[in-house]
Amino acid sequence: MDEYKIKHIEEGLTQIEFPEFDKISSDAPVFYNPHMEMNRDLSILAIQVFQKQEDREINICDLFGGSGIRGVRYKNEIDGVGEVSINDISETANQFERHNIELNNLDDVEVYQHDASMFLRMKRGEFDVIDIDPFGTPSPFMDSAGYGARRNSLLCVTATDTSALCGTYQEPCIRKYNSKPYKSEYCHETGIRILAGFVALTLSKYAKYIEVKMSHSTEHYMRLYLEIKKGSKRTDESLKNIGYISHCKNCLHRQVSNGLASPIEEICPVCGEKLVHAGPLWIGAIQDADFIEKMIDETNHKKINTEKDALKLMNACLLEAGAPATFYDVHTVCKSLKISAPKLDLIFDEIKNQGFIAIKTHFNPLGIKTDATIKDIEKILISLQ
Ligand SMILES: C[S@@+](CC[C@H](N)C(=O)[O-])C[C@H]1O[C@@H](n2cnc3c(N)ncnc32)[C@H](O)[C@@H]1O
Ligand SMILES: [Zn+2]
Repeated sequence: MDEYKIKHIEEGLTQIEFPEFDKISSDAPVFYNPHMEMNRDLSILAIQVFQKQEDREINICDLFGGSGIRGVRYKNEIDGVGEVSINDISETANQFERHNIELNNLDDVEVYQHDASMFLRMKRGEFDVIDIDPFGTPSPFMDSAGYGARRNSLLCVTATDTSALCGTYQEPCIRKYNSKPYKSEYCHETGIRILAGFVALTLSKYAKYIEVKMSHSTEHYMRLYLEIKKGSKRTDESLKNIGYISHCKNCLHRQVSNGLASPIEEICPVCGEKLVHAGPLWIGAIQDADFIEKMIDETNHKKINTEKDALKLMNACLLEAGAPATFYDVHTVCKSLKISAPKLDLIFDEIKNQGFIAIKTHFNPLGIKTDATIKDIEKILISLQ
């Protein structure tokens, strides 16, 4: 460790040290990304809510430790945590993980050096919380997570390969998530749904199913908080949440269909053009109001440096709970109508005046989640000119 110039940072109540680097990259001797602080802060809130809900001591696995910042913060800042296991394939990362455990005077935090999948298989059923925060895609580790996750546990999953999930190119998404993406104005939501669908389908072979507690797409990453339950009947039932989103490039109509192999309409019912399909993906709930409300409440008991942004995001996700899948982007619809965009507040008011739901979305500041059809939205936008 002496060969490195050391950088010292503080997140929440925790001190962390790692080798200084010029550029955030997987080439750094030990990886640390300051832009992920809110991700770590939200994880602390989510795991604390889960711990209180379970009302027992929980064991946590930080599967891709890096500097150990997650595992160390989880032990240091979450109540009711028993043992924390920090794993990383890199020996240098392990050295700094041990150093950071000591720096924060923590007991019951163990460091391991294994491939992530091997580790989950060796430690099957031992963790109440598994945090998967890899470089890029979590896809290669998901099968072992399905094998290793215990009943009534929390699975936290980060994906930074957003261009694959959003469908910038189709092949990487098909290859990694066995799902066809579609690049639309709501592709970040489709991406979250592809990721959740992939986890659900992967876990189903172990008769495990997911409940999505919170999900978000922020900057360069997507993050899911999933409760894992077990039971073959319930898993079969839960797979009814797998389906497709079909989109019309011509008129912007979109529709959701459920079932893996059910027939999907090929022709747009609004304009008669051919529909494009994204999926299989998760068409069930992607936010849980009760869980998110508790996360928001938990901010009163934690020291969270990113509190302002975290609260803004959690409140936006809270509003989205129960909202329809996908959203209209005001600028995209106005562009297709060749009109200028009315004020956003006026549009929301008018949609609600007409008896429809109108909900903002964290995915896009100009997005409207609504049960109104594209034709209803167009009429409203034209009436506001
Ligand atoms: C994105 S970093 C983790 C960042 C950390 N969780 C944080 O919040 O700062 C990914 C880490 O995974 C480790 N890693 C890469 N491949 C691995 C594998 N197959 N098994 C276990 N660890 C791996 C890398 O050494 C790196 O430290
Ligand atoms: Zn159409």
